[in-house]
Amino acid sequence: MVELSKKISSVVGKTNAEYELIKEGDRVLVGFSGGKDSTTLIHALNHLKRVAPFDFEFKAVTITYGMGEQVQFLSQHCKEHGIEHEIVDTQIFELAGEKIRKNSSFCSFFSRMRRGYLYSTAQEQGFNKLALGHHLDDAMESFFMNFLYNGALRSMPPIYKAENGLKVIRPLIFCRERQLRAFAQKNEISVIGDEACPAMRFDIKMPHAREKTKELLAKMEEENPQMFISMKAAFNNIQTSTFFEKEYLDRD
Ligand SMILES: Nc1ncnc2c1ncn2[C@@H]1O[C@H](COP(=O)(O)OP(=O)(O)OP(=O)(O)O)[C@@H](O)[C@H]1O
Repeated sequence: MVELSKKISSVVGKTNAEYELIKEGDRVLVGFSGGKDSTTLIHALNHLKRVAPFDFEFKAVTITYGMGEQVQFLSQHCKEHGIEHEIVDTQIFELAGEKIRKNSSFCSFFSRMRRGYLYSTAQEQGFNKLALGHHLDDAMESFFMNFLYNGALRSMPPIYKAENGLKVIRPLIFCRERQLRAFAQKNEISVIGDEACPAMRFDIKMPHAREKTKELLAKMEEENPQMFISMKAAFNNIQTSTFFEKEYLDRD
């Protein structure tokens, strides 16, 4: 039995209720990379299944890239915890080939391709929701990266509907990354780190935007330990008429 902190289970339970992420009768496919985030996610959902006053089912799925990854131990881990698991083998790595050498946004290429396989697996097998392991630090990093490097005010919602009608949900969106790291450490679960990212196999300079944003946020949080509380509140307090977009201005 793994030990899930009260904090994580309560945050996940509240997020689920507030945003109606998982409801009675849902069939949820969970993207399980074997990293600390999605490992926490499968255990948080397993816990929710035991305590929630509604029934739902979920299955973990791991997409491989065709790089000879050894992920059988993930099936073993799921089996030990009574979680259904499937490995979907793909040739994403080979497909990437030339395309990636010419294109610097190779991380997003892998992520897009992986997302495609997650969507099609969900659709083929009749799942109506896809759960991903993004957390609050991811949402804030994504916000700042878009703000500082891409000229957009956008982040990661707890739930959205993909083009194919599948609902994508993020049950850990209000958990801090350090809580997820602590969960994996405390339970001595061996997790796959960033080195498993196929992009690491290419001899190209890694994009530094995420790394830099992480550092920036860490420095800012040192100065202002309440920062994430304020940022989370700000995401619920969007005053659209105070920006430059004409459509939202109060002019009449
Ligand atoms: N190979 C994979 N197979 C299935 N799902 C995946 C895979 N890689 C990522 N995902 C899903 O997409 C989410 C976001 O992926 P990303 O690579 O940004 O993860 P991460 O922040 O490193 O998280 P993790 O610690 O779970 O790997 C993961 O939390 C997981 O739910």
